[in-house]
Amino acid sequence: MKKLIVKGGQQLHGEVTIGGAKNSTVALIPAAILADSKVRFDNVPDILDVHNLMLILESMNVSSHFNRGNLEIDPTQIRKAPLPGDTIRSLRASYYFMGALLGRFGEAIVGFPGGDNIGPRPIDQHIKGFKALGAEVEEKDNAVHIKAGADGLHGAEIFFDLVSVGATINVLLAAVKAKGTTIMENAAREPEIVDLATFLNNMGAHIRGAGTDVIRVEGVPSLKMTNTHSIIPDRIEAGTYLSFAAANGKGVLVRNLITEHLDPFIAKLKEMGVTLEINEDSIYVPGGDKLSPVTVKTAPYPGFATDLQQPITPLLMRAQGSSSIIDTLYPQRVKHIPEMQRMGANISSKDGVITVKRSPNLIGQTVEAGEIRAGVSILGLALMADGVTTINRADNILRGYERIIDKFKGLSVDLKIVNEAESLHK
Ligand SMILES: CC(=O)N[C@H]1[C@@H](OP(=O)(O)OP(=O)(O)OC[C@H]2O[C@@H](n3ccc(=O)[nH]c3=O)[C@H](O)[C@@H]2O)O[C@H](CO)[C@@H](O)[C@@H]1O
Ligand SMILES: C=C(OP(=O)(O)O)C(=O)O
Repeated sequence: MKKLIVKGGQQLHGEVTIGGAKNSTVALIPAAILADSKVRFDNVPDILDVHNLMLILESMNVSSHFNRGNLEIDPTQIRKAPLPGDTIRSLRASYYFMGALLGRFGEAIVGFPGGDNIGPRPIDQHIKGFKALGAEVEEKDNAVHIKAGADGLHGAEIFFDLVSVGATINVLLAAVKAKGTTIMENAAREPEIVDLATFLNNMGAHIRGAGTDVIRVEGVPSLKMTNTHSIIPDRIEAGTYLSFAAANGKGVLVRNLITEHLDPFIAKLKEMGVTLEINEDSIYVPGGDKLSPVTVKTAPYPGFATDLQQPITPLLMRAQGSSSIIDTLYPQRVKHIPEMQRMGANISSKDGVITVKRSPNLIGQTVEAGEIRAGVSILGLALMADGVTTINRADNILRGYERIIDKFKGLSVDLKIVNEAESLHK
């Protein structure tokens, strides 16, 4: 486990370039095993989740090479093999191997996934989808065992009981090579789902409606890649830097983003009074605005992303008054609150509502990154505090934020990552 050492009183100034989207990448890598050819991606973020997914591929004799944002995967020699339990538990998206293996072999045994500890994260909708496609599903020995019938998977109509990114992607992965037509209703509409469908369609899949709540898939027998898939920018990483720039910046340019993907977040910043100079694929934040409090309510895309409810917190602490956050997706996503309280922040949570007030007297402490977004929002706060903050369990941040030392250096901020043996990392 690594620690992040953050010196307080550092304002952000400079430029940062956003990397590829974690939540696209972690679906695209499992999806690669559906191909009957090598697969290439660029704009791949250098995050822990990617390295762990590569380990899972290796366990199935799928070789992969990652170099400076380019990832090549060769699934042509894949064999069925038990997946490494510890690695499966190190991230959420390992559950995409359920859909991908089912699509490839007609069967999958995948341990229960890990990922951010943000409250209950059931997978009943994934299982409902697999069953609708004709698979038998059994949960035993801490794993989900899924097996198609003798004639393979067949298309089906599935109405999801709730909007789930994971279930939409997992069922899509299973359906893409199933016989016949699958129609998913009440599907999630996140840009990462569109990115995955674009990748699969470019390999010969027949998916229509990704980005709407009805996705229609005509199964195809084979998928082959002829070009390189470029992964969309990470809207959550972008929103995080925008929030920190507005809270504690004096001129920050955030490059390589798709502003449309950030619409609900940008709307909230504008409502607070943040000045933003929005260009085609970058946003400049001058900083130093007088800010009003707001109410944030998370919702599936195109609503305000739950993954940005914590990163916006340092900004809310700069507003003149009391803001509220209601996380409708993960009401228990509050791991940052006790840590921030210990730093002197005016934040509390009661009956599903997080209250964030102006917090001018922040002090560096030893705190813990309980999960990725909790951790990064504490990092944002630590930069605004007096003294040094040590963030333990910083690996949780590195699951989804790439090259943070370099990226913050480009913003005139000095961070250090120290491992348990106290040696410097990067
Ligand atoms: C790897 C990845 O892309 N992770 C994202 C994905 O997680 P993940 O795919 O796990 O999140 P879902 O969209 O599935 O979850 C949305 C809501 O549905 C519930 N639910 C989900 C599935 C199910 O079978 N049953 C059920 O009840 C969940 O508990 C949650 O309340 O979307 C979340 C919501 O935008 C984000 O916070 C995560 O960053
Ligand atoms: C919840 C998140 O990730 P995961 O689903 O991978 O745990 C996140 O990225 O904020």
